[in-house]
Amino acid sequence: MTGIGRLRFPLTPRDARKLRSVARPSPFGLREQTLHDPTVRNTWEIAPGQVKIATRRWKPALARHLRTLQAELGFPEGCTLDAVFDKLLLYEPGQFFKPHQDSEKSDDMVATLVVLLPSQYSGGTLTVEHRGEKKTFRRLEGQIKDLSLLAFYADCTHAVSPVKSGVRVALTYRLLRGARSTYAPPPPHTDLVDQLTEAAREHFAVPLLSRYGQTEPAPPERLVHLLDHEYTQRSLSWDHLKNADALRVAALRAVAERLDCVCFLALAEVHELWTCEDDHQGLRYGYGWDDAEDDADETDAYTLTDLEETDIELHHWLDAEGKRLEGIPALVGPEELSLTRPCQDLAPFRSEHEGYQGNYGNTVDRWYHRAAFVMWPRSNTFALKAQVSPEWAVDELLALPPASAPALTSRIKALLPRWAHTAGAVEEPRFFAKLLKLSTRIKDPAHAHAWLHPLGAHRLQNQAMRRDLVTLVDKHGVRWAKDLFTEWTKRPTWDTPLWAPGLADLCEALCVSRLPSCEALATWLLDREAKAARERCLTALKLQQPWLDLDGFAEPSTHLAHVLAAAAAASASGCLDQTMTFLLDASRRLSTPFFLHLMQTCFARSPALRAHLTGSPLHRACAERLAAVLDAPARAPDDWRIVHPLRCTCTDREVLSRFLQSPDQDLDWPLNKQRRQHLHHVLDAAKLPVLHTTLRQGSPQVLQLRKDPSLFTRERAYRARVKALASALPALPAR
Ligand SMILES: O=C(O)CCC(=O)C(=O)O
Ligand SMILES: [Fe+2]
Repeated sequence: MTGIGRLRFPLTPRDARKLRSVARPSPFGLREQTLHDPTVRNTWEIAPGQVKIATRRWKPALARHLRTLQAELGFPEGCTLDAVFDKLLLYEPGQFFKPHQDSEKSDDMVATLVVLLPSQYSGGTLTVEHRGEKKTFRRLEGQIKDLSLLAFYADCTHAVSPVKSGVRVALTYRLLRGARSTYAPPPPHTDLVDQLTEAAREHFAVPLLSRYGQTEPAPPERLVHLLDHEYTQRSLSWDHLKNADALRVAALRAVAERLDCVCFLALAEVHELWTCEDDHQGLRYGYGWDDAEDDADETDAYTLTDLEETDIELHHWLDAEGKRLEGIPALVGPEELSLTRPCQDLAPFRSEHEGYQGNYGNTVDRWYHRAAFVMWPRSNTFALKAQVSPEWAVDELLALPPASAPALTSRIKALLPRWAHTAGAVEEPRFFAKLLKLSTRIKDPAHAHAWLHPLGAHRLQNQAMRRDLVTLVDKHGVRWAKDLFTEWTKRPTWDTPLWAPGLADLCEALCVSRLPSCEALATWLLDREAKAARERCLTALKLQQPWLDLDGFAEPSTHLAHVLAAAAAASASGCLDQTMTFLLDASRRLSTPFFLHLMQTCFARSPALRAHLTGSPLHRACAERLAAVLDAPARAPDDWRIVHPLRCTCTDREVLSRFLQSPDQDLDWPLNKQRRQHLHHVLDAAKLPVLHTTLRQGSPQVLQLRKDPSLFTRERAYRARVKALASALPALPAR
């Protein structure tokens, strides 16, 4: 030993002290970092360069032991192990090493070897966890002169409990797959491959309806098998799979070959959410030293109860040649998953325990690094990539030569089960133009319908798209088109844009084609939308109309204008007449601002509609309304009267109306809470220039109404707008 000379064993307390004088406190390797944390690791360490071992005798002895270890660890014949000396560790009383995994410093590292040198000590037991099983290796009384060798797989969690007396001295070695290893897993048994093939065939054949965003039952696209051991980006490769993983993957690769599947290795990031019960005494999860009086373990103690949620993400894909692959969906669905070793048996790399949270109970989040063998029928690659990039998929399909219709059909069919979700997530308008273009090449009407489903009527935004639509209607007929538009106009979410603005252009394109099916569709669309717009107007009429607010009912009036414009574009005189009649009929009930807004929008909507409306009875009605506003004398500066119809039917309406129409500016009105609230609501809805507050005094409290001077400014602004509107309207032709 550099600095102190030769050591004899069993180690004497004097030599132990000397050893300690040349040692340094151990750092602790946590994945990529090296930390000094005496609460995790508290030992003395001596670097390999300072230690010289009597190689002549030790080398053959170690080689013999390595052969035994190789067999015991389950490495097959032909797979030799090399031991690389790592360090010498010295544990004095109280020193320990908390549960950890050794960082795999090279891809070839398969296990750790601990050689315990002869010395007297108690405590310091080594606990190793593998596949949910824990083994404790204790120093026995008579072992003072023994050399003990302990080896465990590199991904095992292990720990050393505090030494109680004496000193514990250990040499640690990294066990590597030997450079001369000729090991290749034996060819898998035919019976096994037969059985697995059947299971995989069934997996890829049975349609399920279980996936997010899926609209029709389809078999899982992939089979994802989680491996037993843990791997890092560096250590994951086809040639370096550990033990059982190597055998299993060899069998699965044989299956993949038989079923014409492609196969991959990938890293799997697993997150689990468990409910748990906190342990207050007794039962504990996690590591506790076997000796009860030793309480060095301060981790949370809990018992897992139910697995509530699992999400698995795959990344770092390697194809069968070991090349990187991208563009495959990362999330693994439960229907794709297979595993032999549950995560519970592994050590999570991160875990978060939420103690008692009132109603929520206790939960633990756990994250694991795992790896997976993934396979899928070669023909599924397209559908899988399309899930990540539907834009790419549509471009690929458009690039197919027109002669390859069967290829197009089969690829489109593969995309359909999830298409509504996949394509529905795209925003880009150009994507939808391509989608529509491609649909003209689809023969089957049902496929074409499902393919176009995500588009939505509001996206028919340019001439080329409308022309494609004409082609489709001609090909599949009006019935098909009506079904499509019924779906397209459903507005899946509240923020889906309205499609009525595009109706006029669409009707025009349909009618210009002169195809009977297209004309029939235009008529149907128009009548349907006209009805919807009328209903919307009737609904608005039932509501309290705002005072002198030209934009108060902009939505229903704009909708009606779109419909009238579409009817004009399609020269649909029936629809035009019907809508005009409806409006004239309703005009008595429409407040002047509403009516004027409607006319303004209609005249501005399109030249064709303007031409239709000029001189119409509607135009005359509008001119009368304008004149009525403009001819009325301006409000006198002390005139506080407000005339405005109130929609409500409550008993207080009378009093309120009387106050509004009176020259009075104020009203203090004791009212119970319910009636006060109702009146607040009525005044707000009517947008009246009246301040309304509650004086929190007396019983009942007092509703205070105060007419506001904005009465005068708002009225002036309104008259100015009406004036501008009058000059923008075409002159009424002389009768
Ligand atoms: O001292 C031991 O037995 C184990 C040491 C160890 O786990 C390590 O060095 O990583
Ligand atoms: Fe270790």
